[in-house]
Amino acid sequence: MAIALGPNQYGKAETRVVRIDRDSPVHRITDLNVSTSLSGDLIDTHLTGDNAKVLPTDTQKNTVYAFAREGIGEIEAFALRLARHFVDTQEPIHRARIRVEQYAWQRIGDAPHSFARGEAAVRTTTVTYDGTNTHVVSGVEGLVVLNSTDSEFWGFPRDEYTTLGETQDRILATAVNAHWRHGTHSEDWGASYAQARQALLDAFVGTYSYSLQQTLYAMGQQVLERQPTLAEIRLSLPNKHHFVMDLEPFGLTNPGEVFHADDRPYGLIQGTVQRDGFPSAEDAW
Ligand SMILES: O=c1[nH]c(=O)c2[nH]c(=O)[nH]c2[nH]1
Repeated sequence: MAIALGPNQYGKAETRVVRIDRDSPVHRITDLNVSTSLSGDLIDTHLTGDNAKVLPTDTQKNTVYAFAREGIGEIEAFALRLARHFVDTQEPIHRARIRVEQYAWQRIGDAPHSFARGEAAVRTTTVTYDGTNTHVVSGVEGLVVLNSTDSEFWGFPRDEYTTLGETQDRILATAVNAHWRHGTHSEDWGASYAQARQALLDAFVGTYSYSLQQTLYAMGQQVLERQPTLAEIRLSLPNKHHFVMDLEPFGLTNPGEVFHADDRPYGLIQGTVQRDGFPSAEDAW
């Protein structure tokens, strides 16, 4: 039976780069975690250890810092520059995938150069370029939201292992992980991100929910409806269960006021919402 090298890629994971824009006394901060991943004609290094075609991961890391020196801007634009650089300057490299996470900082009041870490949610992008095709995926991870009512869950099948009670009023909480694929490669990336994030939140607020699955679809639909240039969105929603505590042993009632927030196990609800007419692009992810 023949044995052969299968799909492979390599790069520098999690290069942490912080840039301060200090062209005015009011500084701006960009805080990123950048991962590069290259693939192409790399059989020699795997089979014989000949590294003639292997741009070192150390060089890839240095490139991230050197490009940051020229300015970062929106993470999608930064990732596009990096992806094009690696493929267009290294003949053996046929595809680059650049993933960027951006951590939020907020100015403290009007202070010109003082910042506090912002919301825990992380803005992300994954850009893939193969010399011809470009894919841009933007996203948000860890956007924690909670509705304290307007959520029910009932009507599900029961078998000999089912103990879950039906409920007409529960807490619905999740950490939104959502990634959406752009149909174009030049957008106002910042405005697009803000609009998508707001659409996710508006749909979460505005949906009277009979299941987290229903809320997932509503969120995806809202994002695509507001931005016609988006092709699809993939959502992964952990169901952050909140169980009503039984206070009867203490002679107390509990009309949906005191909950136990359970961290595991958790339901994990995942799904894609897509727009007809855009070709699918598994490479983008
Ligand atoms: O919104 C929900 N969807 C489920 O599929 C599910 N399963 C479960 O036990 N609780 C819930 N809640």
